[in-house]
Amino acid sequence: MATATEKHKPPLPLHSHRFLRRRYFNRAFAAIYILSFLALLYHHTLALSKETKTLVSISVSISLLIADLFLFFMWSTTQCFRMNPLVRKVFPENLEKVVSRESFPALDIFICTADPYKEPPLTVINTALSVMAYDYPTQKISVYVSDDGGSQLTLFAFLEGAKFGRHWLPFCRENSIMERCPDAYFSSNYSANSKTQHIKMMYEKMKMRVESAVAKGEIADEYITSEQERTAFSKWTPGFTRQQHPSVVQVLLDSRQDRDITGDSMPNLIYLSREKSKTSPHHFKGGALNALLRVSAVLTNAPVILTLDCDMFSNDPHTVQRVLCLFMDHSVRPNLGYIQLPQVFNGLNKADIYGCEFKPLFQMNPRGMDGQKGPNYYGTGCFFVRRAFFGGPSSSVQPEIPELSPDQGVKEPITSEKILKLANLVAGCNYENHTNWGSKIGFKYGSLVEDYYTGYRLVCEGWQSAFCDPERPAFLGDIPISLNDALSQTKRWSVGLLEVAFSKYSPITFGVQAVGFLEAHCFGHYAFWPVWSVPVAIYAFLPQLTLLNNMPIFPKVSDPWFYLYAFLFLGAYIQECLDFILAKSTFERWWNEQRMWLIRGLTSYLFGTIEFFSKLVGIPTQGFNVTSKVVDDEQGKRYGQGIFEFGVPSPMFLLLSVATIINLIAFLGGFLEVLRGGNLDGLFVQLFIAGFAVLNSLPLYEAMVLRADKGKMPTKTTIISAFIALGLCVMSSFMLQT
Ligand SMILES: O=c1ccn([C@@H]2O[C@H](COP(=O)(O)OP(=O)(O)O[C@H]3O[C@H](CO)[C@@H](O)[C@H](O)[C@H]3O)[C@@H](O)[C@H]2O)c(=O)[nH]1
Ligand SMILES: [Mn+2]
Repeated sequence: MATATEKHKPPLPLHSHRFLRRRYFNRAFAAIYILSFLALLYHHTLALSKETKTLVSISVSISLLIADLFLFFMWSTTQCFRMNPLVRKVFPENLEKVVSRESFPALDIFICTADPYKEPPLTVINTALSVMAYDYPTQKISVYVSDDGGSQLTLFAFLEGAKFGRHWLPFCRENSIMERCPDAYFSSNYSANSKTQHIKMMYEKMKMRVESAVAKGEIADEYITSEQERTAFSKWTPGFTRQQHPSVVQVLLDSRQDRDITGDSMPNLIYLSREKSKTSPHHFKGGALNALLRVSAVLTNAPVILTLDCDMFSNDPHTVQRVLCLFMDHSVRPNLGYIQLPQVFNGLNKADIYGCEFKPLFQMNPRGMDGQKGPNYYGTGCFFVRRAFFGGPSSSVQPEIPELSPDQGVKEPITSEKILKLANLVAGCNYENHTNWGSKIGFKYGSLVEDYYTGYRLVCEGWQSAFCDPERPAFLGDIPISLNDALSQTKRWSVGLLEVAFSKYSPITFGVQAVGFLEAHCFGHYAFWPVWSVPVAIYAFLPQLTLLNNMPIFPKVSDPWFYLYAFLFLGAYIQECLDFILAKSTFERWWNEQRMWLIRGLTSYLFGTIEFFSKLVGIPTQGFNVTSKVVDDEQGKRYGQGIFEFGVPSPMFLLLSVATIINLIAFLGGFLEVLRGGNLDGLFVQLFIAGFAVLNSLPLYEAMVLRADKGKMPTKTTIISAFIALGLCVMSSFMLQT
């Protein structure tokens, strides 16, 4: 019984937060840096107004000015993340003392997959099982998988997974397993007893069946055991292709009827492959998510939604409770629309050679945005309030049919014919015509990075977000393990980001008014991410070609202006590095991250920018190129050893090789010149830049000349780039030596 004093005790806390003290240092440093940059601008104007004006010297000065303006713009946007970094702590142990388990909200979980050959169905089912096994009332969980690959193989994997789940869920519960993704559990140090051996054997059997079906490309008749399963596959008639097929909505588990082997109810599990037609745009993942929003509204209409990529499995069964601590505590945010958890990756090599951890992007910057209006949405590992997809907090937009409205309860069981008919209808490829879907309702269309764009627009509409970063990663995902894959991914992002940067919702115009200066410039940092390519490209060629021709373009070491350059370079670099190490990373990973930044500058950012402009003038482009999650053994081994993987010819590699060769020639040429008593004082900065690039390029030289494995630089690329590099050197000597 509660005594009078207990009654007046403050309620148990669910959440606390604090700002990082480092923000005061960051602000002071930013002020000094801005003043230094203004001094640099003054120096640039001096250079431009010098008396001996030749066309060459003017072009050089202007190029350097442009490069530095871009660098400064991007630097200043990164400062917006540093002004108010916020860290939150949640207390899930208090949750059930404040809210009873019975009143936890229902949860709809969306998992997207798009290609059974790039995204193995076994991976997808592992992800699904990991969240079906959440330590959460099972009747409240509904897992929806959207299959844009329209593949029987994926459906088959889910039928198998549903059967295995009846054993797996009680097994996890009874043994309080933390790794509820079967594949992760069986690759961990689990205690091998007869019970675990038994369940492992079942898993292996399922794995074999799924993998052999994928290898054959079809489902053997013996694997189809019931009439219900046969009807599930009956939609795959001969004309059924990935690009052209009717919608498939298949309820694989119904929590009202299906029980696990101990008699507890299973969560709902629904397979969806929305209708596709070659003549209707499908808007890639954004379109898939909107179809999921509608189908789930019809079937379960849970107030909370979790979106996941097919490779992002749950690594902690209590994640929903953590997130509820934020949703339930109204002091967190007045209009909390979504809670993002960081993307953390499995299988990174120690040095993270491709910078795929994206520590600043996924772990550091969101804290900075959480100190403003909240982080952006990263496409996976994000919990939404369903209502957020239907207009701003104070200006709701009603969907075209009442059944889809977030405040509508579902009255019929998910297997009822009427409901399934409606579900098929709303999954139709022409359903969205003349509706608000993609513009005012649901995930927003218009950018290849539907995640970034949707999050940004939600914040503009007045929703706020929060970042939840638990000690134990809530989800773990796969990373690309070849350089080409890593660069193609960031190239796609670049195209999508520029689509936002140059839209009428651009963060630096529309955004500043809607969300305020700092938050808008955080979003702006991403929108303009690809423009890093401008300064990187200029600094990759100009100092080097002028160095080769003995033409100083920076202040002499003996000139006081030299110290300004040194400060601006070291200041930015050292701050990044310190931030990285303070975020529990290593110097080595930071080094590789900065190398990848340079590499992306000449490849994905640049080619993404070109693709964006091609698209703008109507040249057809690639669209959403799904990242492969398949690991080739040999490739995987090389990745594990930290060896760069080139292997395939690519125009991106060609330009990269040209730049590295020119830097080597310039560095060696400049070095010899200095040995011969040349102008070290005047050429030092250029020599330093070329030397820095050479140091960064060591793995490239190795891949061009020393390696013989399949992942080396294609010989053709090496030869062609050497010729181009030489050509550029010769050309520059005609142009510069006047
Ligand atoms: O037409 C499509 C294309 C992709 N996907 C799914 O989208 C997800 C992400 O695709 P992936 O190839 O892994 O892209 P990444 O670049 O690794 O993904 C990041 O960037 C995407 C935006 O470009 C976001 O959607 C992702 O959530 C984010 O993790 C995967 O589950 C795909 O199955 C679809 O459902 N339909
Ligand atoms: Mn991915």
